[in-house]
Amino acid sequence: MIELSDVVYCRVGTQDLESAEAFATTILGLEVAERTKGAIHFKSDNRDHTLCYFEGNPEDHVTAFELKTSAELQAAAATLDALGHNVQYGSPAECEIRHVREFIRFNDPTGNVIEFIVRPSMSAVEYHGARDAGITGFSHVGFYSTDVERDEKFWTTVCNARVSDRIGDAPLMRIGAIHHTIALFPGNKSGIQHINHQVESTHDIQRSSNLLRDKQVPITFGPGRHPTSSAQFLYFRGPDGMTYEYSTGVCEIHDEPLWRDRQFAFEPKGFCLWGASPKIAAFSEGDD
Ligand SMILES: CC(C)c1ccc(C(=O)O)c(O)c1O
Ligand SMILES: [Fe+2]
Repeated sequence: MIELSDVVYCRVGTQDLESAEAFATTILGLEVAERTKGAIHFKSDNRDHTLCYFEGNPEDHVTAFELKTSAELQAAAATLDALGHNVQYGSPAECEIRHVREFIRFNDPTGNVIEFIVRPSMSAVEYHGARDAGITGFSHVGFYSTDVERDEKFWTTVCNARVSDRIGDAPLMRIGAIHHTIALFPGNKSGIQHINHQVESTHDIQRSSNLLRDKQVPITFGPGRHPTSSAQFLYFRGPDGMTYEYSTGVCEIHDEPLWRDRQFAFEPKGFCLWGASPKIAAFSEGDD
């Protein structure tokens, strides 16, 4: 079993790095951690970085998860290799760019590009967002899945993810106590469906809702409250159609192994306790 300890960063391609930087800083509220040729790294918490926009195809998305030791990384590589995943080791130059000691890259069964990394750098400097969005950190990622049952099996039997809840057949999976770190959404492609940052309070959700509306950033869902994690949320559209989510108050699950995953309806009431309807194709067919 491959033990993932946390999600670490997303890397997202863009053909317009300048606009991506403007969005990440002035709208989303991240801080520039580092600018290199053709890429910008952003901080959202005490880690070196949790998001990177790089010059490239906007459909190129990478998500990294941390493993505890180099020995676990070697064992994970062997397991994935035996299962037929094409595993590549990151070169020293690629490790340096990512600020990690070592990593492997492979595709999940849908084709999502995944990196397993060890020893990500922490930042010696506290995060100060370019605007006060109240961000406390990068928290979870939603992946498109061409077969959610198959991919749930991958994340829960090859890796240590556990299903906390399902909305329709879409699982919300935890790798620690936080209700979910990985969500899967039925779709006919691979890629990141949404990137979540936690914010401090309701106050931040409401303030951002007004700010985004004033700046004409499309709000695609919320403010609302998830019946699943009980978090209050706000979804909005970023560069190249990427969905970003702020949420606050996500519950934790501490009664392992007694917790039983719950079933919620794949319809607006399964997504929001307050009656908001998503304008996001992955959550409501053809509405985006
Ligand atoms: C709307 C998506 C499917 C979703 C649903 C529930 C939660 C949660 O319980 O926090 C999410 O974070 C989501 O992104
Ligand atoms: Fe989410």
